[in-house]
Amino acid sequence: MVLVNNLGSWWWQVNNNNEFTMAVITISVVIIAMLWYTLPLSSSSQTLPPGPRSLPILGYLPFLNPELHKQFTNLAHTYGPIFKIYLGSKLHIVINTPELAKVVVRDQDEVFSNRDQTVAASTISYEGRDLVISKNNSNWRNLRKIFVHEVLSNKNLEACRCFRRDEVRKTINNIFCKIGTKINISEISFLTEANVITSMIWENTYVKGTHDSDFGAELQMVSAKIIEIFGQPNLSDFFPSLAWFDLQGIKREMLRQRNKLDKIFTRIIEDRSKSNSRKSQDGVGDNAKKDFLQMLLDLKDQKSPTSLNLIQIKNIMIAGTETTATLIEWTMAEIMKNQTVMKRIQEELEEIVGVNNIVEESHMPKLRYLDATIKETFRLHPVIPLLLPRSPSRDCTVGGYTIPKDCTVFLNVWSIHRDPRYWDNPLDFKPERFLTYEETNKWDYTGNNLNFFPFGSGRRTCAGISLADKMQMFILASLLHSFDWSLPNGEEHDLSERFGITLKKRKPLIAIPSMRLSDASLYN
Ligand code: HEM
Repeated sequence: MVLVNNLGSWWWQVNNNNEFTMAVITISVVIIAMLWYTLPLSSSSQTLPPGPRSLPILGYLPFLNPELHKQFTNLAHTYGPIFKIYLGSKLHIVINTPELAKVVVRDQDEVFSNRDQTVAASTISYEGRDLVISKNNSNWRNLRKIFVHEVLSNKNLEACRCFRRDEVRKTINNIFCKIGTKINISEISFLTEANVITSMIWENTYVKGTHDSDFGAELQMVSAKIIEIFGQPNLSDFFPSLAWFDLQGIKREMLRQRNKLDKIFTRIIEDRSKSNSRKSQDGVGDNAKKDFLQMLLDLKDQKSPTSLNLIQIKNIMIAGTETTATLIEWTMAEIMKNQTVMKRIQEELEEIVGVNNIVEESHMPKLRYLDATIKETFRLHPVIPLLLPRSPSRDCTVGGYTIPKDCTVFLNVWSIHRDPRYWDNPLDFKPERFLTYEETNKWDYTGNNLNFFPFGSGRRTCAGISLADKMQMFILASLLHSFDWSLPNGEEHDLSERFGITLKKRKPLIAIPSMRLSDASLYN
């Protein structure tokens, strides 16, 4: 009975708005379970890591908890730093210590640099043809090279500095117009980041001049939905023989969102192509600053065998926006709760930026306490708590156990970042710990130190770190320099989490800004 209840509650989490689907799933599972008992069991798991007992067919599915990162941490306490669980017929391996993470992302990086190709991931990436989901092959290597070394090269990032400045100033001005009212921090951060990336892809003024619609808002809705679908447990992945039925409708929904994204981007490309032909007729354009989209179109014109195409650009947008917005929301929530941290950051801003000035990117390297605060937030609230799952390209060994080809491997960063073996008083929010260590240059986002790797590590590490680092510092410094922030009357500080592919705040952070600088012209 307990089992039936658990099963029911998990399915309810999976798809709480479709009772018909649940009925179909229930019937299918019962039929398969009956068939299972008529088949002989195989016993080839001798060298696999230990793990909790599983049910035939269903594996550990009925016992899954919606807060998977915490459940995995508890299971590690029982079964050790590496354990296995079966979800349906699919084997999952969970790694919970820096020592074993090192074996995966550094010692055997090449073997573990395929992504897990779930149905949702394959659908949004046109069968793994994008930079984020692709397998480790020559196409992915070329794409990554273009993205990291051309699109996000220091030179190009420098050339796009004005886009970032314009967008952050717009956000500050926007908040200034709403002083004393409730602001949704995640929403404004998402829009700022989305506008920065979209400005870098297609110059914002140009888009605004051409369309009445607001691409940022449209993108926000579609991106949030895609991330949500991406993180949903999908029976099609756990029972590949049922995938054809798409019982939860996850593939259908992902296709719908993919089409919406296509429409937004097709409009942008068409507008740009028209503008290019106008510019060449007028004899302008050759010396113009190149944004992402222009680079993309140039590469297409060169008929390069591997180029950043629309698939790449769309998925890069999704990878960059929701993550940055989530980090900013967590950081603001922690700072508002810890008033001494808030005070220290604002003192630092007064010293480095001044009260008769606005924040510029050039101030960022000197804002060491803010940087430490962001790192401490990443430690306690890693935005992607289990990273993006990897899948080994051949059988290999980790911690003395066999890890079979094509299984799913999770790296539980959330658990490592809170492990008392590596962190003193791990549950305390203490940015100072990153100040001390940073003097020895020990903490950064490169993933070299596997006690702290919120952006992943190895060859599949986040490809957007340079932009993410700049933007999160710049947005937060500007928000905290320009305004004081308080919770609405009667609201309590709340840091509870909602697990998904990104670890969100359960309750969105709503905060009220008040003016901090006496000169109103500093808000323009
Ligand atoms: C707070 C901000 C961000 C966080 C926490 C974050 C985190 C991550 C993580 C954990 C991964 C997987 C790493 C692994 O498997 O080892 C990843 C991959 C990726 N991220 Fe980010 N990211 C952020 C911002 C961005 C931005 C701004 C962009 C681009 C504009 C971006 C583009 C990508 C891409 C393209 C990949 C796939 C790389 C590959 O598979 O080769 N990310 N990110």
